[in-house]
Amino acid sequence: MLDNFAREINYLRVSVTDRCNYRCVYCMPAEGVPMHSRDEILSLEEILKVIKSSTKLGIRKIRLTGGEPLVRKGIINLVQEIARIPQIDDIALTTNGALLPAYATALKEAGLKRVNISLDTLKPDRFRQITRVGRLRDVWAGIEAAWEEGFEPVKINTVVIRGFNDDEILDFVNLTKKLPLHIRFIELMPIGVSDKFPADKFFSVRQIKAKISRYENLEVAKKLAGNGPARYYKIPGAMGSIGFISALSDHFCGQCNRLRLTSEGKLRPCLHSPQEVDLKASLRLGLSEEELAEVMRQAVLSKPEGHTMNARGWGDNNRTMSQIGG
Ligand SMILES: Nc1nc2c(ncn2[C@@H]2O[C@H](COP(=O)(O)OP(=O)(O)OP(=O)(O)O)[C@@H](O)[C@H]2O)c(=O)[nH]1
Ligand SMILES: C[S@@+](CC[C@H](N)C(=O)[O-])C[C@H]1O[C@@H](n2cnc3c(N)ncnc32)[C@H](O)[C@@H]1O
Ligand code: SF4
Ligand code: SF4
Repeated sequence: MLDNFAREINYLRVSVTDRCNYRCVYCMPAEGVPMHSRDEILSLEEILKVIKSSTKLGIRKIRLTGGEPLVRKGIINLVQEIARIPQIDDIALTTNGALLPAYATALKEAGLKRVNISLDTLKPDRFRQITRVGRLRDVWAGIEAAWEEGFEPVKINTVVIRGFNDDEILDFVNLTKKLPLHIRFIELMPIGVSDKFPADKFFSVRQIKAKISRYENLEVAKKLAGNGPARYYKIPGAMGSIGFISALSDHFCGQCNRLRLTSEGKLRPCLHSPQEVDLKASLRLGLSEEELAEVMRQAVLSKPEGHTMNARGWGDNNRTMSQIGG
């Protein structure tokens, strides 16, 4: 359906859990975030009912995220059930990759189409620093598992933070020459813990491009499967491509196509706006799919025109990215 700004809303991002096996420094505090109890988060059946209802509004693409979606029990079953919904034509996962070696085959068999894997550094020590607990080799094994299962394209999400990994931009770019990897450089957003970061940690897409173009020519690449916010380029002759997600410096709110469902059942029309609609309450009152769709329709009509992160930071939000489903 169209929202009030004539944007076609067809993409639902579902946070299946607020839990995570990592503690990335820009996403979560060291001690993690207080976890919701089992009853507070939506059951898999409830998530499925919301997704089925959303197809009545025109949702065609589902992305499972979190927290870390692969730590949610029953995730394979959920993928299988979503893949059976005829109106859904794209089902994808955003993951830190560590559990992909264990789950890639089952995910493929269940009907998952694509995976986006987060990786901010190619250095093992740094990887431990940024994730606080992770091992780089586990994520590489996850990337290899995704290739082996034939997931295509395999996209990498790399948040660039000044003084932390901006010296690795060219190393990431070089990876795309010989590997079918699609590296997306993401601007750090002032969300949750990163709202408290000093302003000079921000590294803009313009600065990333300037760094790359000192050494490489970039040509516009054809659009990859998926309809997220990245704009893609490539080095002539390279196997992979390079995408840029300029969430702050050149935001893409004018083309926004998405809604979010948090793990505890709040429908969030915009990543940045604290406004949420309590679908869990509606679900537990026993609303039908049609009635739920009507509640969701009203939420779409209340979707803001765009974010105001530059001016307001994270404002009065009290959530971390892991809770919203980044
Ligand atoms: N500002 C803003 N940033 C977003 C939004 N959705 C995703 N992002 C950013 O884009 C990054 C990549 O998102 P992914 O989960 O990989 O999904 P995607 O890029 O939509 O996926 P594709 O379907 O593969 O294009 C996230 O980590 C966020 O940093 C959004 O609605 N608003
Ligand atoms: C919140 S994670 C959830 C899925 C999974 N755990 C993962 O790391 O891919 C989704 C994405 O959000 C990104 N992210 C988290 N905090 C962010 C921030 N403050 N600014 C920009 N991207 C952020 C992460 O790098 C990751 O690519
Ligand atoms: S970015 Fe993903 S892996 Fe890292 S702490 Fe957040 S949810 Fe976990
Ligand atoms: S910040 Fe809000 S309006 Fe902008 S792209 Fe993200 S969800 Fe859409």
